[in-house]
Amino acid sequence: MKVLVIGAGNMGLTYAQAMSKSKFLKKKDLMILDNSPEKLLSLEKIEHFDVYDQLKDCLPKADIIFIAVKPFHSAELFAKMKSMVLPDQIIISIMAGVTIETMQTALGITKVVRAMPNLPAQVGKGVTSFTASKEVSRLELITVESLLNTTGKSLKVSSEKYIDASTGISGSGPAYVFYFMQSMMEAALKMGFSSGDSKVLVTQTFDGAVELFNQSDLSPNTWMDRVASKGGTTRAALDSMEDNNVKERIKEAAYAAFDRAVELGKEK
Ligand SMILES: NC(=O)C1=CN([C@@H]2O[C@H](COP(=O)(O)OP(=O)(O)OC[C@H]3O[C@@H](n4cnc5c(N)ncnc54)[C@H](OP(=O)(O)O)[C@@H]3O)[C@@H](O)[C@H]2O)C=CC1
Ligand SMILES: O=C(O)[C@@H]1CCC=N1
Repeated sequence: MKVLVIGAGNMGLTYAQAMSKSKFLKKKDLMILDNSPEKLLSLEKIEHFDVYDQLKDCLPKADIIFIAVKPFHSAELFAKMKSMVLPDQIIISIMAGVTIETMQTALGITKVVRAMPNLPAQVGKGVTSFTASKEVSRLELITVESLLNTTGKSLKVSSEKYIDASTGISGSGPAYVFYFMQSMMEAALKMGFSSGDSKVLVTQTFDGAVELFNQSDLSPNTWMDRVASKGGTTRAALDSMEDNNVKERIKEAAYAAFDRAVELGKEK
């Protein structure tokens, strides 16, 4: 089985590296294509995959084509691919918003998987939701799932609505966590800690809280109660967040990403 990754950016390169090191692909079964000369130069130094700058040299050889370019580059890419794609090739797209129907129409093929990963894939801790057109067989979907799992966990969802929804939760989600971390680090700096000490205090707090959560069956609400003593400091902080409707604002933010994913799918 040969896999071609198109777009060697944050996500494409992450997936290419994870797949090439997995037991599913033999060395050199992975091809990667990008159009930036600097990126191609740095890719040449990685020996796990063959590097290309021309679609015609790699696309016909691929069984699975993994598309990881920005959504606004998709139309131009599809136009170049259309005359070269073969009916049995499987497309896996991680592009936010771009629908299965759009890809089927633009490429003139039927087997399309839409997936939404996230950046922790870079450290093997990603989560990728995915769904497929009906033409992708069960066996093919098992292969796809194995490839997606090389970067962490995957979640098969029943329709594309949930791909857009998971974009608002897990796809964009790491940025919400970083926003929270940045805010806490800024507060620590303001209180007089050095940036190094702020980083230790905040990262260890996140790490420890997630570990506690993962090792129990308790809800976040229950854990909040365990931290907060009656009339104590945590309650003062949580009350301040509640007074400012922070929870509602976070939900609104997740919906803004969800809505934007749907919107991206309608843009030409
Ligand atoms: N970053 C994230 O956290 C996540 C991103 N995604 C999705 O992943 C996709 C990629 O995002 P990301 O990796 O951040 O983007 P990047 O910009 O880092 O990577 C995209 C790469 O594709 C290259 N490219 C553009 N057009 C072509 C083409 N026609 N042929 C070959 N290569 C091309 C770009 O080159 P150049 O720079 O020269 O344009 C760039 O190197 C997006 O669609 C995004 O929606 C999904 C989940 C999470
Ligand atoms: O911001 C974006 O559009 C992409 C999709 C999810 C994460 N990054």
